[in-house]
Amino acid sequence: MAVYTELHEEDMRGFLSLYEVGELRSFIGIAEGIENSNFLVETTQGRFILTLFEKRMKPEELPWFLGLMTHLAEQGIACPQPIVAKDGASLRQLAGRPAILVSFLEGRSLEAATPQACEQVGRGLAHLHEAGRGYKAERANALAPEGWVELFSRCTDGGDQAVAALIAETRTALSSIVKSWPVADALPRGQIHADLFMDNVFFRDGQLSGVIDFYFACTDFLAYDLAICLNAWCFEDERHYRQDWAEALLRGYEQVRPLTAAEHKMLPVLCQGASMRFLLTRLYDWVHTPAGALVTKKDPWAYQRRLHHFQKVSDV
Ligand SMILES: Nc1ncnc2c1ncn2[C@@H]1O[C@H](COP(=O)(O)OP(=O)(O)O)[C@@H](O)[C@H]1O
Ligand SMILES: N[C@@H](CCOP(=O)(O)O)C(=O)O
Repeated sequence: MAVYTELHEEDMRGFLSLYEVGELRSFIGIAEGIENSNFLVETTQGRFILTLFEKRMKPEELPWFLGLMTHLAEQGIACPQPIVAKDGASLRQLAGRPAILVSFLEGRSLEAATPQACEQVGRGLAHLHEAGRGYKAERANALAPEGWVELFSRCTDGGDQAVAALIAETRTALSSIVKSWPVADALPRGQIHADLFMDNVFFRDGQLSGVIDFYFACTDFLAYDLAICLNAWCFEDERHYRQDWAEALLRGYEQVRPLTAAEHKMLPVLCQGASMRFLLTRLYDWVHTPAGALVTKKDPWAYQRRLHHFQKVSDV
């Protein structure tokens, strides 16, 4: 569930009257997602998504995200395009929160990966990286090694033995990954999505039809984004690494942007870093989300298992 803020019809009508999007027909809160409140809005001109940004987002960073999505959409990437209101602004306030209206993307996310889907995701990711080249403003990755260390320092076991064991092992692994992490200019950098999980990619008639949820996007190693996808897409049943899916993902990516030798060499470390990043945010939420909260906590051990896999390999 993720509708943290309720909206009344008159609020919605008032908000939509600022845009040239027709008259409200209906709106409904969207249960999926965990960060912000999203509403599917239907007007006489079509469907839109209204997002209210909740507390995790820093309002001063929103223009960077909106600028990136606008830029990518202009470059032909199927991503939500912020709708500009009559006064020329796309970012406004609604119900006391920053709010935007974006274009609706057709399609649905998959229940399970396939090699064909992985190849398309790889290709789509490389297109996104290429399209991002023209967007020059940078946003540092808050969930890079420095951020991981800081996040880890705030994870406590609360007397739970399983969590204590996870924390102990993570401490050692984190220190090793941080030591091996490439320096800033070692690999090609650019705008990355940084959360291209299955729920953020839509397919329609077997074809990738859209990419959503750019609110972890940032400027970092391009190959790190690929490492995130290898983690998110290439473990069957959350457990078994599928080499054939990984090969398909890499093949799709390299059809558009071949990796450099340095990127190939660093992929295992980048994959360990990606496992660590999701292990840590999940662990943090695991220990800090109050019992009875409406959000479903995601399993950090699923990323410990992925980390174990990438610690053992010399090539992905
Ligand atoms: N532009 C869009 N087009 C169609 N559906 C969307 C769009 N943006 C969001 N959604 C729907 O809203 C859900 C939650 O969006 P998401 O961006 O993942 O939220 P959160 O940032 O809170 O995790 C998605 O799973 C999808 O169903
Ligand atoms: N992909 C992350 C969680 C982020 O959730 P999203 O709904 O914003 O995609 C994870 O799986 O840990």
